[in-house]
Amino acid sequence: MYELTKEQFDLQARARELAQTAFAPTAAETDRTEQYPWDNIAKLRDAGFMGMTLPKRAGGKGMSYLDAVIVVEEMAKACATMGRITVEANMGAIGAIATYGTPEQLNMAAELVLGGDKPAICISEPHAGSAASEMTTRADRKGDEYILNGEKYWITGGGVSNLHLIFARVFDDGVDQGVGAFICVRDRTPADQLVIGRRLYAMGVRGIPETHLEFRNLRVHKSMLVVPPGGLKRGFASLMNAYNAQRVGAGTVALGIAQGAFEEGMAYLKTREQFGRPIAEFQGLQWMLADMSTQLEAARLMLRHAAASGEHFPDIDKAARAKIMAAETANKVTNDALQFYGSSGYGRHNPMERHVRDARMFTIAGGTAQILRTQVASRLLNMKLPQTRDGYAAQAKP
Ligand SMILES: CC(C)(COP(=O)(O)OP(=O)(O)OC[C@H]1O[C@@H](n2cnc3c(N)ncnc32)[C@H](O)[C@@H]1OP(=O)(O)O)[C@@H](O)C(=O)NCCC(=O)NCCSC(=O)CCS(=O)O
Ligand SMILES: Cc1cc2nc3c(=O)[nH]c(=O)nc-3n(C[C@H](O)[C@H](O)[C@H](O)COP(=O)(O)OP(=O)(O)OC[C@H]3O[C@@H](n4cnc5c(N)ncnc54)[C@H](O)[C@@H]3O)c2cc1C
Repeated sequence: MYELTKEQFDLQARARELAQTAFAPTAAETDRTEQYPWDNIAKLRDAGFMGMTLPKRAGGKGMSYLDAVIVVEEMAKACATMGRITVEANMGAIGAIATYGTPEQLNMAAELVLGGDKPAICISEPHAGSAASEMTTRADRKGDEYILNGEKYWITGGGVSNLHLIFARVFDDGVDQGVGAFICVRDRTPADQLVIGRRLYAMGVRGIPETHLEFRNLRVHKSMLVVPPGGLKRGFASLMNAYNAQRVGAGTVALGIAQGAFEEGMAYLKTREQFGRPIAEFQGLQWMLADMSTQLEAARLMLRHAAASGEHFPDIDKAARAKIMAAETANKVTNDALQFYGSSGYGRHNPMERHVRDARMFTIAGGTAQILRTQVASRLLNMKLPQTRDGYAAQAKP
């Protein structure tokens, strides 16, 4: 169904060449040091893989999300951190700004990303993770500016990203206008207004810091408020619609990590011998291998199908299903690949334990597997499925 074009095969080959020669050799060290891989990011930028989905009028390549996921899989197969960076440099914040933003906003964002900045998307709050619409970060209009106050958590790239897209509830004269997204550039902002909080040391994908962010009377000019075409009242829905692209990207990072573990595991089956023969000759392992490849192929097809769907952004339903499939496949496949190695897989000298750790985040970040199932069920049943205690009662009111 998703036969790649010649151009896409060429793109994949270019991405694979860079990923395998530059990023695979440094992946273990990136994991060990937990440092943001600035040198690799310069290579990613120079190869044109940052901002490739940006429109040509803004200096990008106008490439599709399907093109982008082809590249993301190759990056993630070599190094999970580089996979996630490729996602955020082409989807999420940058997609929302490119589609909903003013020319001024787009040009500013494009200059940063094409220059090598991985934007940060700031949605989740300590008391509003899955329940993201309950965010309490607020932006109060004061003259030509908005004053932002609040806190976000688990912000990927906190302290290294320059461009921030901050979701907040907007108030004019104290009246709630809905949800908008504010563009804030860290190196043009006082550090006591955009406060980089504590780092949350993570289980996997350790090359990117995850941090708290605080907004303490953060002043943002009104021209930096991204208002989707439906207005602020539909702002949350429209911004989450843009986020569907990053959901597909995140699923593709999971796929790439799992594909890498699978290929390494398959090679090991042919070299390790027990009972006087290669362990590849044991049917118990052959059937595991067959299941792994089946699951990977299913996840890949679903991700590509989702990436190519929708008008501006991938369809919510297809994105959710594909991410569930890819994230759960990645947990299973990386664990099974580790199993092929026996005790060697469990050792830190072997990359398998890193692959298992790297894969683990994707049933959590970007909408948990439970939340995404509820979104899918809501569309299957054609019912709103409010999750608050009084949600159904509120719906029933005349
Ligand atoms: C959407 C939720 C936060 C649930 O909140 P609510 O129950 O208040 O909201 P809903 O009624 O379900 O939705 C309101 C409105 O928005 C529309 N909507 C919601 N999500 C989407 C979407 N993905 N695409 C398009 N439209 C969307 C929805 O249809 C409603 O519209 P109508 O009023 O019906 O017309 C919750 O379900 C949720 O999604 N939680 C997860 C939050 C999340 O994904 N956070 C990601 C943070 S960034 C991150 O993790 C980065 C990591 S990475 O990328 O690796
Ligand atoms: C590595 C990583 C990177 C991240 N990067 C970013 C980022 O860059 N920007 C950003 O904004 N956020 C980011 N996040 C945050 C991420 O979006 C949230 O972790 C996620 O949305 C879940 O929120 P939570 O962690 O608060 O869990 P909670 O919402 O507290 O959920 C706890 C548990 O309850 C379950 N649950 C909650 N509600 C329901 C329900 N209604 N039905 C069934 N089960 C439910 C969840 O599935 C989960 O198992 C990141 C998270 C991680 C781990």
